[in-house]
Amino acid sequence: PSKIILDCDPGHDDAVAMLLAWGNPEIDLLAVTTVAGNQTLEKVTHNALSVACVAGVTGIPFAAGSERPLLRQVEVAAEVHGESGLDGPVLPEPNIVLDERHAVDLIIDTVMAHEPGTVTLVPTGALTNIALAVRKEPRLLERVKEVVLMGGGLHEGNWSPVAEFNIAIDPEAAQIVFTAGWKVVMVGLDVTHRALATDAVRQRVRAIGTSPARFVDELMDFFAKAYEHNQGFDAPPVHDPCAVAHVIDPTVVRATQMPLQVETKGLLTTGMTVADRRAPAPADCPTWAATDIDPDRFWDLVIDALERIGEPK
Ligand SMILES: Nc1ccc([C@@H]2N[C@H](CO)[C@@H](O)[C@H]2O)cc1
Ligand SMILES: [Ca+2]
Repeated sequence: PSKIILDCDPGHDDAVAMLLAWGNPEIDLLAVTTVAGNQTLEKVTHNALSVACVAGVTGIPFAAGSERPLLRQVEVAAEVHGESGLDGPVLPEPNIVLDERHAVDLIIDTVMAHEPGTVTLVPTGALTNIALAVRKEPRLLERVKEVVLMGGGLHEGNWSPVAEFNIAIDPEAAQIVFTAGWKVVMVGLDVTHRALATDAVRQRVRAIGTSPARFVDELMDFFAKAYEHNQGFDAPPVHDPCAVAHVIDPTVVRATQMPLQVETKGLLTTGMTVADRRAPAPADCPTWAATDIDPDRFWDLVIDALERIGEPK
């Protein structure tokens, strides 16, 4: 199995990413860390612990991280995730106690405790914690297997015409992560906008008939209404589990090697992920971007994970 650390900001789709990581047998979820983004750090951390309770996640550490971007002010996405950051279902009171370490230290300690090149970082929020971790412990560069992140886009934006939220709210952190030298796979809006929770998908989820499945359907109910109202989507794109799906099976979410950098100064383009596809990528180019997804096989993975989770406790 692939050993991963999920760094997230739950967030409706972050919640599905956690369920997929926990339920899929190819993934060994080592730790979960949180970062301000969809909502404040306090709210997304509470949400992460609530989702863990719903999913029956046990035996792994959870740690809270950065309460704001490196330089910029906090910007939340309440219009899509609600005031709680996980509007829709009633959230169980968390019974997991947070690790006393900062997320950055939990990430460093976890990577350094495992064989070099065996731990994959899966950020599904702003890259603030990841940037701080690699600055505090540069040895992560040769110890981390790869960074597979949900964020950015080659031809699509959602926080601006050309920028995606996770990158746009902390572009300086993103530029640090993209240019650090380790392998980065950017799973951006080009593929996640095709991972739609259609009525057919939601019917399959409901048919599982467990509490976690009902929880996901209630999340999707709110997310669908918010996405329709805000961005005119017929069905909501469930972004974050696409990054986990790439780790599980890179033929479900396919990536292409290409030089990638992040704009941090543009008046119109700050947060834009800029790919240089003018020539074939050099063989040693460490950055990749997702360019294709098989939505049916993607949803099969999500449904299978929920079926394997069953009814926790
Ligand atoms: N409108 C909107 C804003 C932020 C997000 C969050 N940011 C990423 C998609 O832009 C995902 O990680 C998701 O959690 C989704 C929709
Ligand atoms: Ca997210």
